[in-house]
Amino acid sequence: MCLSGTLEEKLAAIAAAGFDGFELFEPDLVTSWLSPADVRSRAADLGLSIELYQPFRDFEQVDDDQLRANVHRLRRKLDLMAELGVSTLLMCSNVDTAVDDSDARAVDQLGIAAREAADRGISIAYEALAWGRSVSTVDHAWALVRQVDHPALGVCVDSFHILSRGTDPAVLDDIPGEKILFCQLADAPRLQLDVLNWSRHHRVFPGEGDWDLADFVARVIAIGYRGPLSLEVFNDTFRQTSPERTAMDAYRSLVATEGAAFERLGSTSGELPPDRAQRMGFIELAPDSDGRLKAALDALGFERHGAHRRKAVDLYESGNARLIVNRAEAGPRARIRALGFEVEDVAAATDRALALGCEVLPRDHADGEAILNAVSAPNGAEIYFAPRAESGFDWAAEFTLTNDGPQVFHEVDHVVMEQSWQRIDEAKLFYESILGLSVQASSDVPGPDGLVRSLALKGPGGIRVALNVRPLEAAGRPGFADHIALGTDDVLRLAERLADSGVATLPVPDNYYADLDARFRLEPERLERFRRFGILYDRDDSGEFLQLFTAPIDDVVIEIVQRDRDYLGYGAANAPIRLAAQRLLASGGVASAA
Ligand SMILES: O=C(O)c1ccc(O)c(O)c1
Ligand SMILES: [Mg+2]
Repeated sequence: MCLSGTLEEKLAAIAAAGFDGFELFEPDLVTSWLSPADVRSRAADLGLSIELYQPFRDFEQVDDDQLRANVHRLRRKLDLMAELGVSTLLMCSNVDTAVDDSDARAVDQLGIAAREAADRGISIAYEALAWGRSVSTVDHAWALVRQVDHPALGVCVDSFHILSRGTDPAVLDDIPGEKILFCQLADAPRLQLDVLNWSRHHRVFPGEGDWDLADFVARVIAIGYRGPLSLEVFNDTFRQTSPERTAMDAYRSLVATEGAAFERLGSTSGELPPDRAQRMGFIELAPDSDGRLKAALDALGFERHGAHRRKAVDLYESGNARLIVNRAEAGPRARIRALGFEVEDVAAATDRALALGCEVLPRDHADGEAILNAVSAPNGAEIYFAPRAESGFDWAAEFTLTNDGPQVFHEVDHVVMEQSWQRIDEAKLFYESILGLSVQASSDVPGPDGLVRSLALKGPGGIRVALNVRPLEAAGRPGFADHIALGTDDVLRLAERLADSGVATLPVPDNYYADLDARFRLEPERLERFRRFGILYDRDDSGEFLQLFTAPIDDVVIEIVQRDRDYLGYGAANAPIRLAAQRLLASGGVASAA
């Protein structure tokens, strides 16, 4: 149920992503024209084992009439499982037909089920659904299983049902590993929602939500569980998007989680540890070739620049900020084309990305040039692993710099890229698992076309990447842009330079400055200078923040930021102003009430 498609399509996607096996979800079989024997051979042909059949519902704690019907239903399903060659059945705790809460009745009836299953060489994994009528916790399920004391009956542990109830996963320490017959993993965002709807619509793959699934897996392994780790993710988006893509996302999640769990257990048999990206090595743009970007970069003081010895790309440098302008691959929608992340070890970072299901993109490389590898981010941007500039393998040496001017910027402060709503969970996992970034903040920015969800990620070396999800109705509408934020000590001076050289900046309404004055009581002269140049301002206990945006150059905005003291944010309060201004420019409006 993690995937969209028919049973055949799901199996193909699961196999292509690299999984060993799958849980067969009854509705997928019932709606399929494949016979059980067909499913069995199809799975075998794809190299997949059917690890579990599920769900078997509402068996226990019922009255005698219902029990007779349930035993009949169970026998049929056990026969079916024999045809399929599946040896574990998932039994969910009763959510519907239980007539009382008595453990005695549950133990009695689970014993009947265990003996029926054992007769056919099948085991039952009993799972407490968080919304179960009387059995809703894993410790309760385990207490019943222990009393039944039958080798064909154990528990299924599902991280969702345990963590959604706020239960300390340490409860697992009381269950012997061999009595856990199956382990299902799901992460979820923290929501204030009833558990059933939370579970059926909002699960995500481990690493994409708010829980610590690596800890959960480490615990399950520590108590001796050696069965499959299976992803059971009910999610409205995954159920309607490409199954191949979702399966790859799922595979990455499982490998990353397993690797992190092994790390916690002090074992090196997991995946390579993340090569945490240290610094933004470069940003590559492929603008339309009308020279506007070059004019803006010149005005901004990127006076140190030059061409690549062999390729149609230019490098613009200022301090640690390096921009590459690709003259060969200009496109109509010229967004951020590539980001280069400096890593300790390019080969190790590449191996890890490969293990996590990425493909290394083909790249034009000549002898004697630095080795960089690239993979594709969920929004299509190319993500390069680059050697550190100090490493002696600096790719920038391949450029012939023709100018050596003053250094206005110290670094790339952050980048903001657009991300489709369908892939925002995948994107979070991508940046966390491949580059070692972690979520700093998530917010909703009100804009003229709806709320823009913004997810800010941060790396240990100070790299900041924010992803903006464009509102649905705004799809295909102009007024959105990626942005590149450059850090400087003096926004005002740059504002003057931009104004002198005629580079357009984003218009800012006067109402904004009246509001700033009300909120911050700025010195009138300072406020007036902000207003004159369209500078945005924010302040909190840790410091001050000044921002200035160019008008979009193709689909990229250059932002100039000045952080004073320890201000850590991105001027979130100013983001609606930027959205409104971009919309105004995109619709050809002029920034005046007259
Ligand atoms: O939502 C459900 O009904 C359901 C079914 C089977 C499971 O393993 C589960 O965790 C939930
Ligand atoms: Mg489950």
